[in-house]
Amino acid sequence: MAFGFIKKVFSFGKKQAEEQPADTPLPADIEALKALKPADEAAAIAETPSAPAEGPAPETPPAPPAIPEPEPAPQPVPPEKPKPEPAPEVPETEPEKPAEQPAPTPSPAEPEPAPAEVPVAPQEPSAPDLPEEIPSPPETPATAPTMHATAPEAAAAEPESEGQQPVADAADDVPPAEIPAPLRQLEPIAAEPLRDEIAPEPSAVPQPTPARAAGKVTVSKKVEQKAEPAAPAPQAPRQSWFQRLKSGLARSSKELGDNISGVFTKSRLNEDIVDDLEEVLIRADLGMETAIRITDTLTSGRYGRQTTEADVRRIMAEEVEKVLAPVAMPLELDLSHKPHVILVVGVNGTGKTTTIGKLAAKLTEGGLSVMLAAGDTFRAAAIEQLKIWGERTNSPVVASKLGADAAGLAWDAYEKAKEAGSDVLIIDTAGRLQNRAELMAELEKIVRVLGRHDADAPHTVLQTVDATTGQNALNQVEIFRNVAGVNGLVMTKLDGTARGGILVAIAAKHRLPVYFIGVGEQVDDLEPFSAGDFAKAIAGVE
Ligand SMILES: Nc1nc2c(ncn2[C@@H]2O[C@H](COP(=O)(O)OP(=O)(O)OP(=O)(O)O)[C@@H](O)[C@H]2O)c(=O)[nH]1
Repeated sequence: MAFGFIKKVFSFGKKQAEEQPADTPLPADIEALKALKPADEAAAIAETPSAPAEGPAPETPPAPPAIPEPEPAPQPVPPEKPKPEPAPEVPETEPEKPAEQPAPTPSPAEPEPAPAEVPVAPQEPSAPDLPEEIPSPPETPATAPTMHATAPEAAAAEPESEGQQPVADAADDVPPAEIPAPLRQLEPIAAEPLRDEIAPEPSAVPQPTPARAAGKVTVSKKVEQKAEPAAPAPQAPRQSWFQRLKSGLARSSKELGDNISGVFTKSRLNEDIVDDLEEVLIRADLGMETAIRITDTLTSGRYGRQTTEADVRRIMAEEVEKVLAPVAMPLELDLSHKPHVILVVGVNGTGKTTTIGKLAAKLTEGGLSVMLAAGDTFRAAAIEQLKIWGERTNSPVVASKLGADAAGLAWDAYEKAKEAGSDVLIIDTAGRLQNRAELMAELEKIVRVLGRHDADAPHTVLQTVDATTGQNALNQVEIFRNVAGVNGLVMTKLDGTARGGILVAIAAKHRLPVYFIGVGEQVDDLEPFSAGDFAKAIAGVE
């Protein structure tokens, strides 16, 4: 027992073996996430002129909304009133509400760059009872009270926006409900990008509209189910993480199996077969070294004998496990450093932010205080995404403006974490391709700056590697390791159509610890890496 300097080490090793059928992580307002995401995406795009030039974000850019051009408006309402009929349903309230104003999308908090609104295509260009009505061009008289949600306060503050006219005219001339406000929010593009960004929790996933039951429907704007909605289908129990890993690796494993069977048709083991097998293993991304290990083991004492596909799979599982076992380590945090700094790096979209959220959940559940830093100052969506993870995990988030200097943010975040007495500071970084020299230099700077606070910081540099990537992942690790001093890996997306062989090649070449694997988008889909499980899954043996 030493006095004075006590080095506390926390390990996050294997969890209990059993799996919960359903994930009920920390409560989260996923719906809020969904609502946020696309707007932020859009904002990011609209507002990034000064952001550091970088490779395209992995997300699909929001589809450019089709803006109804100020074309010859067939029915532009003139100031005179050749009015054939009174507008039947115009409520009289707030007749002077000015027309649309370019409402900034409400920014959630923080000194975020006000997300610029994105003009969006009117939802339903034609109104049911005014066939020739056309989405109002800028000169169209102002929107009427029943219109889409223009921010009323903002409107009051700015009564005379350009291109607007007093509503009095409009109320006379145009049934207001037919004028699509040009500043509709962009809900139509909400769902997809968000799903890519943040894992919805199971309960929050909006269910598809149930098929119409046989009961009554209401027909107004659209047909709506009257009552007795069909009971929601019971949710299928969630697969265990190992099942997800196995099905993620099923493609690799099947391809391997098929190819191995192809090699071992009838003949007994001979040199040609061994060469072919080696090629099959290399094509599965396992790497030359491991392929040779496997074939060497397979051939020892077996030449001239019948060998089955099952033999090959078994030997493969054994050899892969031998390669992976030394790198399957639990993450250890040295809490004599307060905060212990974890810097998370990697190529765009490899799962950095998601992994940070999952990791923060593990740490906070384990009683550690965690602070998060939104060092991906390039994408507004990434900042928001991290804030949401912060809420979910009760971890304060240090963030700055879009386009701010990431190293400066890291510096500030360290100070804040120190002040707050946080055990762990996890810093997100912008995704970058390893061949973008200027961005890699920025990463280097973040590391340098942290080192001025604490010579050993960042204490852990985690790189996320996307398991669906092939050989390029080897190169990614090589470069991030050199630039940022990566000292541990997390392989993400092993639940997808993963090409897990590359992890074996990375382990053989770099011998970096693999702390966790990502097997889903939800908060507890981060599993300690087990060499044996992985080897069995990829070799397709039980
Ligand atoms: N299926 C699956 N999806 C994952 C996993 N980890 C992350 N994702 C998804 O991958 C996408 C990208 O994840 P992010 O965490 O935003 O990746 P990032 O590296 O922070 O992205 P950038 O900020 O653009 O560099 C999101 O849709 C995540 O939900 C995983 O283990 N499994």
